Amino acid sequence: MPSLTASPSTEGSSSTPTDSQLDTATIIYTVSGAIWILVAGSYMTFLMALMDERLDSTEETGVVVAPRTRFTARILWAVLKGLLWPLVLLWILVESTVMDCCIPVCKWCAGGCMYDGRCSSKEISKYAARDRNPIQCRLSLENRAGGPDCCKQLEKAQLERLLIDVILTISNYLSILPGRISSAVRHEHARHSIRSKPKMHTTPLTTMAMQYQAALQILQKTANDMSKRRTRTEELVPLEDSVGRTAAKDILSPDSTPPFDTAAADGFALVSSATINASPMNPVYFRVAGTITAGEEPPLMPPCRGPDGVPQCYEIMVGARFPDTATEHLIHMDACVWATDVQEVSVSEVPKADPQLGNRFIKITKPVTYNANRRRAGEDISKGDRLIRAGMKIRSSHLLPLASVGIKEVAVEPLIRVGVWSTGREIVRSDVDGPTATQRTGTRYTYDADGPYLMAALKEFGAEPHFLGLLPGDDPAVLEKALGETMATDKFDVLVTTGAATPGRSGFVRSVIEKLGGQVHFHGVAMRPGGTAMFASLESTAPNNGLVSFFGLPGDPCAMAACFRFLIIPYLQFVRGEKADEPLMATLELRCSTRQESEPNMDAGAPVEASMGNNCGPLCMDCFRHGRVTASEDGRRKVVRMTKDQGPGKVYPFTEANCWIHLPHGQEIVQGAMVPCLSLSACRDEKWQ
Ligand SMILES: Nc1nc2c(c(=O)[nH]1)N[C@H]1C(S)=C(S)[C@@H](COP(=O)(O)OP(=O)(O)OC[C@H]3O[C@@H](n4cnc5c(N)ncnc54)[C@H](O)[C@@H]3O)O[C@H]1N2
Ligand code: MOO
Repeated sequence: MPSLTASPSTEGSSSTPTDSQLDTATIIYTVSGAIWILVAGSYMTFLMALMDERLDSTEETGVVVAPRTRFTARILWAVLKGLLWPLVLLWILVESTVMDCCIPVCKWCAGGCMYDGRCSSKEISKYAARDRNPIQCRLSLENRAGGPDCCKQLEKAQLERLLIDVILTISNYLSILPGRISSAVRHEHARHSIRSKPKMHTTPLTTMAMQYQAALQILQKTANDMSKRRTRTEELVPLEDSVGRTAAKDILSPDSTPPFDTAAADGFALVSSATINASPMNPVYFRVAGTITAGEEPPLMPPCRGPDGVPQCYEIMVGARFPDTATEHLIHMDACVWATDVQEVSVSEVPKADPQLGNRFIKITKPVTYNANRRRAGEDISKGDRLIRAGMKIRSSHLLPLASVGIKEVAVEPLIRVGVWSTGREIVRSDVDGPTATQRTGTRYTYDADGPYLMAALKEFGAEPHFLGLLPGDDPAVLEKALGETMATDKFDVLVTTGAATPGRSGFVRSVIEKLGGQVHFHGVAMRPGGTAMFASLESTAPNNGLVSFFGLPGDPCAMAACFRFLIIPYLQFVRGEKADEPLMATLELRCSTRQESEPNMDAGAPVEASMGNNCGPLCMDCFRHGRVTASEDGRRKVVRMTKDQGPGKVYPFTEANCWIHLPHGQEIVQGAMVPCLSLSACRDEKWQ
């Protein structure tokens, strides 16, 4: 790169560069600088992309890499990558600082100018020493009255400097483009290679974990394939059972509501125009011709005035039908005046009233508005209005409009049927095992927490869960038999096991899937907890030959719950065509919540990661932490704290947590960071309590 500093000059005006010299120098400098940055930047980003490619390709193709080597390579690469750009930026900064300091005094002024605010004498002498040009800088120090010409030169120099900065910034950006493009191509390539990847029939001891986002992409693609192959059609369910289900088609109103004009208040139905001039000094009196209650067949409107000339009205109750207007009447009762806004009076007060014609009267002392307290037929819902859109999730509040127009059944999408097994020789469940539960295991038992959780959480989400039992004995043959039989029934869209997910001898789930001809899409995700999760597809052996998705989750309850929330739920949402949940952004407070508060050494800045025995942490994987969202002290913000004990096997924190915190990989856990929080159960109506 050309030097940004001034060339040495000698005393006198001859040493000041001319305008044309300046322009040429600037152009040469700018163009060569831009080319330099383009070439060097492209090369650097190309190298970065190449390295990423190498690291990712091992991941995507399932190449066996020792975890320690993989970890070290990732860390070294991350450090190197992190250092490169800051170093370049530092260098540019140093260069430009030098230029800022010296151009005004050395390059064009050649003797100093008014511009002396920027450089202290110390800086100038420092620079002078560095540039081996002491005479010039000393001169500039001594002669600070360069005059207007000198300052013009300076302004010009600064403009040129601005131009150079703009061009260099653009070329810098352009230099990153090839890297970006290469990375996009790489991702596309990765997606295709997933598709064409041959089935694996061996179980490597350790495979490189797939990044969480890449795992999500695979889930989405598989969900799309699965949706296309689904043959089940909509079901009709009773209205009350439709809550939580997805509407299979638009629901149009078969009727109007209200079906006829009704009163919105208890009061008196009357012709409002008769009250236009009503006032305390000029009250209007009405004879009450009768009473209409809700559900009653409405009478025809009586003549506007009785034979004695007194206007007539009806007492009417809320929800009752307005009197029908006989065809011969040009006017009709259009308003209902509140009972509390009128005064009942005796016949003696009403001028010319004939008591024989009825002796109940009201007095109105202010005009009644046209249509007051009158609900017009169909003003709420008209026949044919769309009440629910196809694909909408039906909620209890939707039942108000649906039931109001007489809908009793709703066509909904079939539920996703999920079969769940809990594996593990130590796992017991008295409701499944019966009293013999502990006979099998003696005192070395663990209650099944995963099975009940998955059943409840799946139901809460709106799937159709089936507990298929415990698979005791840690025996691959037992799982193989159970899976084989299930695949022949066409009863499930998704199957889940908990436990035995670890790659290796004790984690036999994967080998069983492969033995049955299943395709393992990923085994190992760069997420924590839940890093051992597996996702596969199995072809059903039932006549319709559908696809069944399979999740092998870790047995540790917290890890299993994270996998459910961040792998299974997104997958089910993809199948149902639903959007991912919107996270709540909250300010992270590093002091752990509740139990933790009493521990003084876990205050702000506590090494939350270290407490988990995590050798990598959020820098290389997506971390999911249970936590508690609350309002800040001033009530203006949401703050979130992690719950104590983030170990994958710990369950007590779930008594206190009300959310999952998602720390995407690469994000440091720092006090005050804004972090996305998601509900624990994926039930969108859940409140942050
Ligand atoms: N050599 C390796 N060991 C482990 C790895 C690894 O990568 N290499 N990963 C660790 C991680 S991370 C996890 S998480 C666990 C996952 O283990 P498994 O999925 O194989 O699960 P199990 O050994 O069957 O169980 C682990 C733990 O969870 C308890 N458990 C199991 N099922 C239930 C249940 N239904 N309800 C309650 N608790 C359950 C079980 O008793 C164990 O204590 O592997 C690490 N090891
Ligand atoms: O799969 Mo493990 O969850 O990371 O403890």
